[in-house]
Amino acid sequence: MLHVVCFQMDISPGDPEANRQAVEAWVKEQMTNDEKPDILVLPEMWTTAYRLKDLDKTADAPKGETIQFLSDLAKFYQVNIVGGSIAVKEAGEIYNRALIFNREGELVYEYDKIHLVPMLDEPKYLTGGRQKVESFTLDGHKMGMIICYDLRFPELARSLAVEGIELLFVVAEWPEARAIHWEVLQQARAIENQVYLISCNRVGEDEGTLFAGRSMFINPWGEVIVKGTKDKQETLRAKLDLDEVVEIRNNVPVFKSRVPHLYK
Ligand SMILES: O=C(O)CCC(=O)C(=O)O
Repeated sequence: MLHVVCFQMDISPGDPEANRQAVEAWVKEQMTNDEKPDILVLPEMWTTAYRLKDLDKTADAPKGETIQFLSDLAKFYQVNIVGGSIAVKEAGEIYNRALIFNREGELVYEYDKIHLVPMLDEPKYLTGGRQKVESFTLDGHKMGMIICYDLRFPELARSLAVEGIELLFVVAEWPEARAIHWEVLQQARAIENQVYLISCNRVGEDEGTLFAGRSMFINPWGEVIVKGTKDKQETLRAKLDLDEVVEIRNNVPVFKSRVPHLYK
């Protein structure tokens, strides 16, 4: 069983220090529980939120404070951290970068959001990722990670599923205005790829945008096993039986039935 916990967070806009303090307190609370989680998950752009005009000042350096902070927490509590994403400024460009740390505090994977969201003006302020997505391994299990708008591109999640991931993380600041897409697309990605899908969205409002919450844990059959509220900061948790992935892939063998050389 893999015990996964997500922080559906109300982010303090443009205030990385306040957000780091909130995350530190939350991590401490989780790790002093009797049942210690295996993986902690944070949302998208959790240090700054979408204060894009300020990112020149608030973005982290590539080996900056937030990266050290997450690595130290992972090592101190010996826990894997799917560190959501943060703004990172590198060679004059700003990226929306996801960060994954193992129990030793090592950065095992980083991913720059490929699809920048026009509805939130991301392409004006950020540079899209240029590296191919890859899977990563935590506690011996293959996993993948996408960021928010990436959810709309099924081929991205599929490429990770073809690599053999058992679990897909989706970190987000998905707005309430398109909440129906958020919910349905997550279930679709879980069903079509036969993976556990763990999403971590923010709640709250910033500069007129209301965010949707409804972070979800979805099993590889497509059932929502845990669902956050639409408007409250809260912690979501579940113990996942990864044998279910194998069982469902045996019962409905879509990966064996694929004929990719006939698709465009
Ligand atoms: O695709 C959407 O509707 C929302 C995407 C988004 O908010 C994001 O990528 O940050």
